[in-house]
Amino acid sequence: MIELQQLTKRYGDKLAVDAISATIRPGVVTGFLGPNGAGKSTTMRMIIGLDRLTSGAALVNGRPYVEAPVPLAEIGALLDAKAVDGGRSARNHLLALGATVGIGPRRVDEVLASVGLTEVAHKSAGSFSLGMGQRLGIAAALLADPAVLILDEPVNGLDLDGIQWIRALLTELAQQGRTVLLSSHLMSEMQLVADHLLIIGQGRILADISMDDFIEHSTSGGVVVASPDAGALAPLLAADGVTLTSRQAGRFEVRGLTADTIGDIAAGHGLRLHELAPVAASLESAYLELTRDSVEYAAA
Ligand SMILES: Nc1ncnc2c1ncn2[C@@H]1O[C@H](COP(=O)(O)OP(=O)(O)OP(=O)(O)O)[C@@H](O)[C@H]1O
Repeated sequence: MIELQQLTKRYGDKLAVDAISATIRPGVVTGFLGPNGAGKSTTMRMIIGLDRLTSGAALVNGRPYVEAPVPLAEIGALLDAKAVDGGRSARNHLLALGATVGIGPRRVDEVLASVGLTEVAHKSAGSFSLGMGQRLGIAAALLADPAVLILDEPVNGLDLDGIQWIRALLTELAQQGRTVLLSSHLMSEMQLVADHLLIIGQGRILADISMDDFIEHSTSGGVVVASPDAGALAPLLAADGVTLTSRQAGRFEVRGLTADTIGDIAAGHGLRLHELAPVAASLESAYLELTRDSVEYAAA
């Protein structure tokens, strides 16, 4: 379990993380989302003691990570996959890491196999592709069998096979009762793997909610309407809080009204409907709706 208590980080004038409090629970995958510069990496770095916190606390299994007797066994972290000594082979990199906590070749080879790097175990890590580097970073995170995993953009650079592999791995790690905190900007991927969401914007928590509740309560889903009488129907639907968008003549998407209401209005005026289809909200649409006002860096 990870507990953030009024966790704060200031860089000069910039309040990067602004008194965040949250509990990241075991047994589920928690997705950590937020626009660029929201403070995700800074929060993760503070949890694992790479950044000094300005105030508040970040507790891992009840105490600050830096006080853990065997840090590697407390949290497995993948923050920057390039942070390996490129001159060493993948196996030697893991052996050196394991040696600090009494882990030997057997466990190293086991972990190399589990991430699919056995065949290249003796190649220098510096020659690895982005995806292979990610796999090695994940191997390092898993090495000491930690109960807490923190992974910053773990699918970065992975091919489809790698993405599917990591999806299954994260689900399995959570099912084993571990705490899994995962950041990614890939919403479709996050929707498939995360059970819970912690969303931040400009250093503050915007939502701490289960994936199902977040999508279910989002009003970002719409209703697609196709009608030969669209010109007459559209003005009848106009009201406060209702938006209509149309990219094609005779077809538009309505937000803010249910399909039932639209159908009733059309029927009440004798207008024909050729299609009336609710479109479920996705994590992407719900997320965009929530973070619209807290995007710091937006293209003009
Ligand atoms: N070492 C630093 N010195 C000064 N400012 C920093 C430093 N590291 C981060 N920041 C600032 O703190 C804020 C939060 O940055 P952070 O990298 O944590 O965001 P993020 O949510 O991880 O973003 P991204 O999705 O782009 O990786 C940003 O405004 C960033 O510019």
